Amino acid sequence: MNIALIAHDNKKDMLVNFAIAYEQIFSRHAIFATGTTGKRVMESTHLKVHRFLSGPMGGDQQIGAEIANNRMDLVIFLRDPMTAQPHEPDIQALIRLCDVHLIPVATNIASAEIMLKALERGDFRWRQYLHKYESPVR
Ligand SMILES: O=C(CO)COP(=O)(O)O
Repeated sequence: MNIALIAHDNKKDMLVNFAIAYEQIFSRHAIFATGTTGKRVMESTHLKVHRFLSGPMGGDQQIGAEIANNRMDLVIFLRDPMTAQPHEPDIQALIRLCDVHLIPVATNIASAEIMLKALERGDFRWRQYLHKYESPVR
């Protein structure tokens, strides 16, 4: 599965700790991230992370494009609900695209943990059927 990891600054430590705690599960999947989040995860784990641009520089939009092209199976986006972000429209657009394309998205650590356990249990297997029938234009 392709998993996107994104965290706002106040949530980055939490996401890094989450990545450390569940490194064994993450290591069996392809990991993508916005720039700074990906850097932090790579510094603290052995995970190989495909990094996009930093969120405010367009990274959220790049991940949104992956979602629109059915190339993301799970999005873990630890948002900071207490701090205004300069790229708020990009954040809303990313989450909206998850809803448009029925991509499971966790926006806090409690739901992220449930999602990962579901992934481990095989609850995301339905995503493979979508990959099977997707358009060859990629
Ligand atoms: O701003 C972000 C998501 O909206 C995250 O971007 P960074 O991982 O580059 O800090």
